[in-house]
Amino acid sequence: MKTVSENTCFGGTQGVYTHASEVCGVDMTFGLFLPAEAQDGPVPVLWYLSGLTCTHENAMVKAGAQGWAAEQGIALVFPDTSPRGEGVANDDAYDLGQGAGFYVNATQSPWAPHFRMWDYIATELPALIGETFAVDMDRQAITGHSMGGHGALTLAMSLPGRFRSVSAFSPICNPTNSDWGRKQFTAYLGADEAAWAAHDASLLMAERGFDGPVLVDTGTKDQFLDLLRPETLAHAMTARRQEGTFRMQKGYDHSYFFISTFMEDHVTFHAEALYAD
Ligand SMILES: N[C@@H](CCC(=O)N[C@@H](CS)C(=O)NCC(=O)O)C(=O)O
Repeated sequence: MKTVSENTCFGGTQGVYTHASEVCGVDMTFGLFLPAEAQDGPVPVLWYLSGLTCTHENAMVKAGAQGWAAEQGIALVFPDTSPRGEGVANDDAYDLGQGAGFYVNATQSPWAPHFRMWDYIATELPALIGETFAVDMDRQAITGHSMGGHGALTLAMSLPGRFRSVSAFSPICNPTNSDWGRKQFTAYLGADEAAWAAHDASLLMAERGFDGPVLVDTGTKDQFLDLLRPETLAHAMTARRQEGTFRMQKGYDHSYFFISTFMEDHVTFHAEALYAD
């Protein structure tokens, strides 16, 4: 692992690191915020999965999460959204290929060799972070935005016991019925829609739900509402009587101005779960 940068931030350290990813077959970059408390021992950790076109950097510099995480003594991980670089497949569209990994393991050509973001986030990166930094891997929570909200929700519901709480900002809620989903799942997973269901938050919510609290915020003026389909997740949560809060926030759009406005709520929500018992 190589340190790209480390900056003091809210009394802790905002780092950026690269490492050779075996899973993705390329070097991957991630951001990690460690609060001051990490100098004395392992701290709980909140994962933040980003959306389309993002690198590890967008949320790290625009979400305003570090101050709230420092108040709560919580670490933040900002992974990249896909493998990158020469020799890695790509597409001219912003919503496929590099910057658009959709948190799945691709099985189809030309994506399969490198696009393994599910295994990267579920297995490889947590192992690396757990063995390298003062982070308590028994106290993990996860959040994300848009494509990253989809990733956070699907990972949380598919890995019972891993995360104590899950939240999302303007998540893609029903990708199997959206152009933010159908196109990418066809490319990465193939035409057989049976393979897609494991990556649809609304279907997973209907089938199994989440064993812990859920918080979802979406703006009423989000320019991508028809692609996000928030109503499908709200319906699935209600139908199974899932513990959680689903909010449509008046006037907000899809941007980081929206995310940073509600970041305090989300970090506080996760802190409650991470420090319970
Ligand atoms: N580029 C796309 C939109 C992509 C987009 O809104 N990406 C969101 C996540 S889905 C984002 O976080 N963009 C980066 C940023 O705002 O920093 C378009 O213009 O339609």
